Amino acid sequence: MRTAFTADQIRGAEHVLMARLPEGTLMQRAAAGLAAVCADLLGRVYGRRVVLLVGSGDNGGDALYAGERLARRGAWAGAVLAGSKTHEAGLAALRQAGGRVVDGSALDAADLIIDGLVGIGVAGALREPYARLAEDANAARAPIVAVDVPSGVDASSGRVQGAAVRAKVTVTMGACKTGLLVDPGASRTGTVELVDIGLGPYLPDPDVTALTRDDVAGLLPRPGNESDKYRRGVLGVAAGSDLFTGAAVLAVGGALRAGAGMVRYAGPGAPVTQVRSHWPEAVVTELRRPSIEDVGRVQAWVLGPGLGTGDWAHELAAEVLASDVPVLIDADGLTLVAGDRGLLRRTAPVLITPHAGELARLTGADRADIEADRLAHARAAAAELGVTVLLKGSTTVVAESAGPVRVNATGTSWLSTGGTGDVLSGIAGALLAQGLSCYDAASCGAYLHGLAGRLAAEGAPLTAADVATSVPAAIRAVTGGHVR
Ligand SMILES: NC(=O)C1=CN([C@@H]2O[C@H](COP(=O)(O)OP(=O)(O)OC[C@H]3O[C@@H](n4cnc5c(N)ncnc54)[C@H](OP(=O)(O)O)[C@@H]3O)[C@@H](O)[C@H]2O)[C@@H](O)CC1
Ligand SMILES: Nc1ncnc2c1ncn2[C@@H]1O[C@H](COP(=O)(O)OP(=O)(O)O)[C@@H](O)[C@H]1O
Ligand SMILES: [K+]
Repeated sequence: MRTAFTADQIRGAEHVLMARLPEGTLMQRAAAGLAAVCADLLGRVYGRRVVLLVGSGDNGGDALYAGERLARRGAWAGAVLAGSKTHEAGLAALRQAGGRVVDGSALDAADLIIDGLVGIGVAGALREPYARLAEDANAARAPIVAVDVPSGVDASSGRVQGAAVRAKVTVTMGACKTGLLVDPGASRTGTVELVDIGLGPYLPDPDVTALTRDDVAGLLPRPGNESDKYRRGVLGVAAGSDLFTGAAVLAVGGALRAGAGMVRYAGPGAPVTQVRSHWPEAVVTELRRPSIEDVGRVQAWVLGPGLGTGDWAHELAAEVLASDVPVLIDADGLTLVAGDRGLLRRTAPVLITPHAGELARLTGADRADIEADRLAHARAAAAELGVTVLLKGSTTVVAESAGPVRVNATGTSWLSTGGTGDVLSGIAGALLAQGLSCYDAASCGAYLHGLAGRLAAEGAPLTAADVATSVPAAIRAVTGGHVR
């Protein structure tokens, strides 16, 4: 499990650790790790030009001491001092090793730029001259190594207000920061390298986690000798309408590929014909009225993709939500719930899978605000609605009212095409039906969906149906594909 922490959590742990060590020890550990990554990136250090962007805090101190180490190995090291004050001991050390103070024009001829403008101590958008230096560094040809956090990215949320460094590598100290795992910040970090400064034993429970391949392999249900289609888990899918038939086909496809023992599809005539012809494996009930009475027993429901938002859909949603099994609500199901919150009054678990626009409709928050601070909005919605929230987008986040938020970044931007969300609801629904909690079904579902998207795309456009087809390959990639 990958873990990440807020700036306050890191500060708290550093405070305890620092009290046990001689002054300056942590910064030297940080600088040593940072210099090692820079040296690796440069290949040959001797004679290379390294420009340090130095802010007024300890982030700048890290950069200066790393510059000192590189200068001692023969690099030309020039520090651009951006702040009203500078880490004096770090600057003296740099000078003593042959480094110097330069102005921003040195960025043009740099072989490597170290971004030590601000780290976890930043407050709000970058001020001048920091903002201009961040933009000049981005425009320079040299790769940027960010110290701790790319300057301009909020370490605790991933929020970016105004200018921000776009790093090739981010060398983060002691523990990963939340903002490095969540967009828009995550898209600024490049590769994240962790430097161990001894913080581990002092860290609290993480703010955010991300499942690894092994975690997902451990959570995914596998059939055993005693399994049969009912025991493996039956998923009901209430989706599609005479106007939108594709959503039903895609949700059922995702579910069938993700290991449901059986999928029961329930809907009106047109999608019934489509689902039957695409998926002979599904057990299909044509609904003449909005009722699930004749559908048969299921262990979980997917409700909403392509369902429509009229009275018929509302009645069907009310029936599904009146059942005593977990329900995943997506797409039109979310619109129905936005118009009638009372539908959520139930005791069995609910997982909602909105994109930012759908969450905005549900909570009244502004879509742009949700996209800027995905974690806070997903958490707030989970608490307000009493449900598990899977917020879709370039970083998918899964939040409950308490405990760490799980983030997933296995996806690819090729997934931003119509219908891929329907496939995700089928995958996560199948995992719910197989007995996973909403939290695990959502986070494993997002992991598999993202990976299936990558496998389907291979650098070229994909269709939603391709994503469903690639789910077994994604599961094989995760579990090692043991034949049993
Ligand atoms: N603690 C430890 O044990 C260890 C810490 N380590 C390192 O220290 C870093 C944290 O250092 P920190 O606390 O000094 O804060 P930091 O990120 O340098 O920024 C604060 C300065 O930025 C400025 N500033 C703020 N907002 C701004 C804005 N919007 N736009 C422009 N400027 C702004 C503000 O300046 P002022 O307003 O005072 O002029 C303030 O002085 C951490 O990320 C890691 O790299 C490692 O060495 C490992 C051990
Ligand atoms: N830029 C992106 N990077 C990675 N994944 C993305 C990106 N944009 C969208 N996705 C994923 O694609 C899917 C789109 O779902 P959704 O918006 O519901 O589409 P639809 O309603 O057409 O099915 C989600 O799983 C989302 O996380
Ligand atoms: K930085």
